[in-house]
Amino acid sequence: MAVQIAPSILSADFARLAEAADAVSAADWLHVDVMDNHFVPNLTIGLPVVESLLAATRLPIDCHLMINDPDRWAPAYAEAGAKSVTFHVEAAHAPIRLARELRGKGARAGMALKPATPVEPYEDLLGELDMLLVMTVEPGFGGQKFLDVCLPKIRRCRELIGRHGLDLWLQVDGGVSAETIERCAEAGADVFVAGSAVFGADDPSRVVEELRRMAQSAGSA
Ligand SMILES: O=C(CO)[C@@H](O)[C@H](O)COP(=O)(O)O
Repeated sequence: MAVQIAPSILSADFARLAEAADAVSAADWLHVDVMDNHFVPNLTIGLPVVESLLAATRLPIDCHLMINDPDRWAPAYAEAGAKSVTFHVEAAHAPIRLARELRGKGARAGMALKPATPVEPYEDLLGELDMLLVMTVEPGFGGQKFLDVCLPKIRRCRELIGRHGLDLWLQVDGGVSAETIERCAEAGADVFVAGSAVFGADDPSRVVEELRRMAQSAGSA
């Protein structure tokens, strides 16, 4: 399993985002949480900041859109150069059309599931996607406690991906840390978003490497 680590800048200093990106240059992705204060009860950043970040870092940007009406707003993130754009299925009007549009604009298409959203109704859509994101906290805020109740869903997603022979990354996001990453990897996740565990540390790069090592050994066990 190829493990990838995506530090979430939600836990970084928003006045120093370029420095935050530099501090995690050992990561595979820079995860950017876009929140609209409607789909989730928090407001973060939007396209202009993502455009500035794209110019300020060599890391590929993984945009997690926690917004209403992603059908309307998500394609612009792909056009701007985000290499991965993830929308929430609970908010999308036409997820297949949206995934195709994102791919058509050169981005990887991701689809996110809130903790209480099952994957089974979307089994037939999986072939349209490049990444499935299983939220392991309620979306909206960093620093929340990991929800163990989501582990069986990670396993089910991995089973479905295998059953259909798909080349689909399985991302987990929320409360991922040295205490929880091994359980996520054992359940089948291969892309790990971590915010407070990385940016709350004195040496974010060291934490990135440590999380990668832990996930690699747990995922291959
Ligand atoms: O999408 C979200 C929150 O909604 C996440 O990306 C958080 O930013 C992860 O932060 P930690 O739980 O790792 O502190």
